Formats: sequence, structure tokens, C-alpha cells
Amino acid sequence: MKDLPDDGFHVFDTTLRDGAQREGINLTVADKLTIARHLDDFGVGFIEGGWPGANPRDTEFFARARAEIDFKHAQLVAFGATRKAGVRAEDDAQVKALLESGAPVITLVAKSHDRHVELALRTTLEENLAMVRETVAYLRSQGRRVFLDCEHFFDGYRANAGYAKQVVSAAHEAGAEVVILCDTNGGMLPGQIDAVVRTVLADTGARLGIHAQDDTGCAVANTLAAVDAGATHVQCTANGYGERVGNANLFPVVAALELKYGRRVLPEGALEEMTRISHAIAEVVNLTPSTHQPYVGVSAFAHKAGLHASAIKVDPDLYQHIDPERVGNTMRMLVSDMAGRASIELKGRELGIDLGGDRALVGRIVQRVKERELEGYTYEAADASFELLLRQEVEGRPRRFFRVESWRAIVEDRPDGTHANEATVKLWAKGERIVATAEGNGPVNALDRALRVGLERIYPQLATMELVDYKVRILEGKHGTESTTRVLVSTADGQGEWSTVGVGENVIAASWQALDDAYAYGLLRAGVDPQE
Ligand SMILES: CC(=O)SCCNC(=O)CCNC(=O)[C@H](O)C(C)(C)COP(=O)(O)OP(=O)(O)OC[C@H]1O[C@@H](n2cnc3c(N)ncnc32)[C@H](O)[C@@H]1OP(=O)(O)O
Ligand SMILES: CC(=O)C(=O)O
Repeated sequence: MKDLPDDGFHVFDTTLRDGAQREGINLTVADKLTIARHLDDFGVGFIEGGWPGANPRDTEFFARARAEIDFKHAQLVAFGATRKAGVRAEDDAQVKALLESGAPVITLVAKSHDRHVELALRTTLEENLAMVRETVAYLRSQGRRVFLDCEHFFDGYRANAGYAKQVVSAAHEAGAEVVILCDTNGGMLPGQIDAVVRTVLADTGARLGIHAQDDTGCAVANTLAAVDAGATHVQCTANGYGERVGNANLFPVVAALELKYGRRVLPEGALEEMTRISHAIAEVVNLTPSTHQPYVGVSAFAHKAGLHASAIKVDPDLYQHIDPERVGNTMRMLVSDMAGRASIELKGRELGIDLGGDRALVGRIVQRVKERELEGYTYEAADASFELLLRQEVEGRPRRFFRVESWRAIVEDRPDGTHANEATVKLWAKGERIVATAEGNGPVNALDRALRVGLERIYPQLATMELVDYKVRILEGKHGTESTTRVLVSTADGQGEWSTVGVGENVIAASWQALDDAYAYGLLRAGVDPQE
């Protein structure tokens, strides 16, 4: 292994095995190879790739990973069970598949709860110990590094501590390099983990690891409690993916080890890649990255409250537990009706607009934001609409690329149950009156098309812009269909994406406002001079 920390602490990733056990994740071999590359780039020490022999996909993964990936940091790990009861380890088909995977490291899963041995394995406690001992010894004799996962260890310890420890000792004495205590049902709390890990370490002398499921929401805390108690091997998954509610999340665990414990567990510079790697893996598994995930979520360093912003203006550390750049994330200011002067000044700075400490101007902007939010606008989700508002206040007039004389949208209900949608816009741009009509698959789409048909000749930059998301929310208020409607639109131009908001008594009026802002902002971004 190159460039790994020399204290021997193990960061063991099981995204491709336990992470893949999450409902909704279904990885192809190509997905697994991509994730393995990301994890290796990140610098974990071990990548558990799956259970060879359990399904053709995992078997193929090991063959291809060995042939196609030149691992820089990680060792590939194959996962599987101890031999079956009454079968010699060397004759067990599943143990053979582990060897045939070619993985240099093998993690065996073994029962350590007496009830599981009797009910699930349907064998004796003695035979289970023999299964552990013999399988570990056989795989060691074949030149493999062996780790052993003690399934249901903490529940088993409660039921029969003596037997649970015998399983640990059997594995340790047979040559298992690390014995991992698993909170398989995820029901433990940090204090319980701490006490058990300390005792088992003292009583067995085995090197211990921790594998924590997140059923109490404590998997990361439980993992760190085990480390405090002496465990030197942590099993985690990217973004906490895993069976049921998931596993200990790799990213907060390694961030805590590096930044809070001062223990180097990743190669130099890897932590700064953490946000990117987390999001890249989320893309591969086809799940939206969680915006509120510690350290790596887009909201992890987003500040909304005015009081926070006023302190952050003096020193960001006053309201941040770390500098976001250390984990590759960024601080963001959110503007809403909870903003104060400092929030607006900092947001202006983020947008490259110096408000120059003009208290009256900043106060006016704060006031305007609060009034508009009361009407239903939301600026924290619509940065582009906020920037237009800010510029309008700073420059004393709106930035306009076109002026709207009127617009109209018609929905025609036909006897065959289909609808025809048509819109007409009347605009002024560069001194020219434009009347444009278009059809669409809905009234908003028809309006969007009419706007483009009318303006594209004058502003060819519009051709690069595309509406990528459209969200409608009925705000509380009057009665049913009379309620206020808020529309959020996201637009992209191949270089980036921006969001705008519109509010109105009906969905089409609100959509029109959001579209108007979307194109005004897009033209501003494209460097077009505003003129009517
Ligand atoms: C806590 C965890 O997450 S461990 C990881 C669990 N992961 C998975 O189960 C995913 C992959 N699993 C599979 O594809 C299948 O379950 C297989 C291929 C492993 C086994 O499939 P099958 O042979 O059809 O058996 P099945 O799944 O019904 O039952 C598991 C068998 O393994 C046995 N077993 C369970 N744990 C162990 C163990 N630690 N050591 C030895 N045998 C074990 C069970 O007693 C049962 O044996 P039986 O078939 O004689 O009743
Ligand atoms: C091994 C494992 O995944 C568990 O015990 O949860």
C-alpha cells in the first residue's frame, strides 16, 4: 500500500456490500467499478466489493476490479460467511468462491449471539466456534488477510457475554487480523458501545473494529465511541447508505477522525475532496445528494439567521465548527425574512456587489425582502430573483431587457378530452414592438415558447437557455383555488443554473413572473447590455 497513514488505523468502506443492501439501490458492475475508483481516490484503506459467489454481478465485479483498477490506496475485500455447519472449510463452495475472487483481504461474517447460532444456523455453540476457527485458519493458510465480522455482537453480549467473547477469541487465535463488533440491529447507544468495546478489548486482547447500523440515528456516534474505547478499524459506507436506515456514514466519521481527533487516516489532500466524492457517489447510485448531510451537504455551511450573519461578518468561525474548505464545501448566505443587514451585505459580497457599508441602502433592501417574503416570495431558493432585486435597489431602477405590454394564455378543452394551449405575448425590446404567439403542452410552456419566439431574434443568447425545473406551491391563505401561488423555476445555460421565483393569485401569473426573472437574469449573466 502506498501513501497510507502509518499508525495502522483502518478506514474500511462497505458501500459496495452493505451500502448496496439499501432499498432503492441497484448497482451494475460498471457502477461498482466507478464507486470503487472514487473510494480509492478518496483514500480509504479497504473497499469491500461484495459477496463473491452470492450472485454473478459480485463475482464479475471482483474479476473486473482486479483487471481494470490499479488501486492507489485501497485493498479489495471479499465478504462471505464462515463455512456451513458440518462441512470442511476447504470443501465449502462459498468459501471457495471467496478465494477465487482473488481479493487479498477477506471479511467473514460469523454469528456471535447464541440465540442466532441455535435458531438461524440451527447448530451447536461449539460447532459455530469451530466454523469460525477453521474458516479463518484455512483462509490464512491460503495467504489471505482475514477480518471477522461478529454479527449481532452487542445484542449477543447482552444475552451471553461469555459466548460472544469466545467467538472473538476463536477468530483472534485462529489468525483474524481484526475482529469487528457489529451492531447489526442498530439498537445501541454510544455509552453502551463504549463499555462493551473496553471490556472485550481488555478480556480478549484482539484488535477490534466497529460496524454500526444507524437504526437509533447513532451510527456515527457509536463508531466514534468505539474508537474512543480502543477500536482501530471503522466500517462505514459513503453517505451512510445501507440496510434499512443505513450504516455509519463514512464522511462524518473520517472528518471527525482527521479534524476533531487529529488522527491522520486519509492521504494528504483527500479530505478537501470529500464533498465532491460524496456527491459523485450519490450520482452513481442515482440518489439525490442529501442537502443537509453533515460536512458535505449544500446546506452544511448555509447561514440563514441574521444574528449568525452579523457575527460571521466579523469572523466566520463564530458560527462554523470548521472552515468548509477543509472538506471541499463552501459557506453560503441565505437571504430570507430572517435576514438582517449583515446577511444582505455578505450575500452582496458573495454576488460580487459591494454595498459599501451604505446602511440606508442595506436597510431598504432588508425591508424589501421582508415585505416580499410576507407576500409569498422566497429568496433563499431563488438567488437569481434576489440578485435582480438587489441590483434594482443599488442602481435605482430595474435592469430591463424587454418591457411587457401584455400576455395572454388560452387553454382549450376539446370534446375528445385533449387540450390545446396557446399563448400570445406583446413586448417591447430595443424600441421594437413584438407580438408573438406559440403553442405548448401546457399554458406555461406556451407562454415560455411565445416569449422565446418573440425575443430570440433580438437576443440570440436565449437559445442556450433551458428551463430545467418547475415547482408550484399553493401558499396558505384565502379559500382553495383563491390561495396565493408560488412558482420556482430553475434555468440552465450549459455553464450553470439559476433559480427565480414568482408569486401571484394564479399559477400562470406566478409562472410568468418567474419566467420573466429567469430570462432577465440569464441575459444579465450572458453579459448583454440591458435596454428596452
Ligand atoms: C448482517 C448482514 O448484512 S450480513 C450480509 C447479508 N447479505 C446478504 O445476505 C446478501 C447476499 N446473500 C445471498 O445472496 C444469499 O442469502 C446467499 C447466496 C448468501 C445464501 O443463499 P441461500 O443459500 O439460498 O441461503 P439463504 O439466504 O436462504 O440462508 C442463508 C444460509 O446461510 C446460513 N448462514 C447465515 N449466516 C451464516 C454464517 N455466519 N456462517 C455460515 N452460514 C451462515 C444460514 O443458516 C442459511 O443456511 P441454510 O441455507 O442452511 O438454511
Ligand atoms: C456484517 C454486517 O453487515 C452487520 O452485522 O450488520
